[in-house]
Amino acid sequence: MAKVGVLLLNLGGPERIQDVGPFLYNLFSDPEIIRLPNPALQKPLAWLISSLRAGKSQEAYRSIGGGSPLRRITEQQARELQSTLRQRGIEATSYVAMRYWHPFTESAVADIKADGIEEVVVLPLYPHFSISTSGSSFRELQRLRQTDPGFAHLPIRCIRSYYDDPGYIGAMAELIAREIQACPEPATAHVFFSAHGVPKSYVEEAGDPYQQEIEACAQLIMERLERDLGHRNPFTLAYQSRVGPVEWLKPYTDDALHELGGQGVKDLVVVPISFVSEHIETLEEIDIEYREIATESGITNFRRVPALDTTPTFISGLADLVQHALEGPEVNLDQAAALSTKVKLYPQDKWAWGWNNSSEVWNGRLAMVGFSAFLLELLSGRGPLHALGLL
Ligand SMILES: C=CC1=C(C)c2cc3[nH]c(cc4nc(cc5[nH]c(cc1n2)c(C)c5CCC(=O)O)C(CCC(=O)O)=C4C)c(C)c3C=C
Ligand SMILES: [Fe+2]
Ligand SMILES: [Fe+2]
Repeated sequence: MAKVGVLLLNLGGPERIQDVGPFLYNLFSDPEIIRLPNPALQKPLAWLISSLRAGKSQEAYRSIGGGSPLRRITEQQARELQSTLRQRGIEATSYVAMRYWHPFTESAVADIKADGIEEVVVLPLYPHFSISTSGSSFRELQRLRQTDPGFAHLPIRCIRSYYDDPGYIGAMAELIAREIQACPEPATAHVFFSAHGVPKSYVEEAGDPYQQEIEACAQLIMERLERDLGHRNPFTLAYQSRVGPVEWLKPYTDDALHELGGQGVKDLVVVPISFVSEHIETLEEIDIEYREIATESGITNFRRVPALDTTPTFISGLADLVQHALEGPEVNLDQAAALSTKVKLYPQDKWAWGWNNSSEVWNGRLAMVGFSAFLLELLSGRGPLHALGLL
């Protein structure tokens, strides 16, 4: 049997406070995170946004102990998946490839080559596909395959997403059911799915299937819970972690919490749906920020469902996915990253008057030119704003 490498993809997180700035710079340097018409602006903008955000972000990481637990948890998941596969007679070794912090994707690929791995299964630790998460990691792997013949020749089987996989749905339902049953009146407890958001344009203009996969996943979990518990609980789906001035998927988690509190909901079972590990968005944003908003809104029983981490049913579901991938055909990175309905945004085909896509693109371009001139003036200390005494 060939030596199998299972490559687990995740985002990565700063382990120490001093890592926060460089981690944010890496994140905002990614064109899949900030989609710009002009690639030359990516790095200056990444520098500016990461510098502006670092303080707020550091404060959040301080409140959860000074760093992200994501690497530790992901490495535990990798070890447990490897031992489950070996118990099933599959000689697999697992590797962790983070997108924006250590261990970086390059170093996982170097380990795969050094260990003489003969075929690779790529498994994102994102159950739902998004251009900004799995899509970005697939692209990074594609770049490495194009530049490294030693990696390019390995057969590869990519798992695109598994939001509807019975193993994953079952593991989620199991953890949610525990919290529902701990409520004083389990049948009426309100299930609140909070998914990481993405800008609305990802879905509506770039064809990101993320929202559709999140919605389908929430429905499947609710159906599974109904079967397991014998009652159908009310539920809400909302989107958290918005960054920047553009519109993101709605409803926003904070607005939805205010609304439910206003409707008199008292028992809320909060499910971090797009994450499979505890990290800053669960430990700080949900446990601290959203809990406070919920309490102020009159929700007296705020119960957060833990992230899957190394829950045995989740790990065995991941092992099933790897096993099925090995039994199936090769799935390359292009196939895994493909979008079914890609809408062309840049460049616009022809100019049109009015408040439309075309005008928005030109507004964006002019704003970027103005912004770059401002940045240049800030850095050089010379320019029209200085001449007018405004800087
Ligand atoms: C499904 C998961 C995630 C999606 C979708 C996603 C999109 C997305 N994220 C940002 C901006 C930030 N993300 C940050 C951290 C972070 N995000 C995810 C997951 C998804 N992101 C994870 C697992 C983490 C790491 C958390 C950790 O423990 O360190 C951050 C840094 C934290 C902060 O300052 O809030 C930013 C910024 C964008 C812009 C985006 C979609 C375009
Ligand atoms: Fe994020
Ligand atoms: Fe956040």
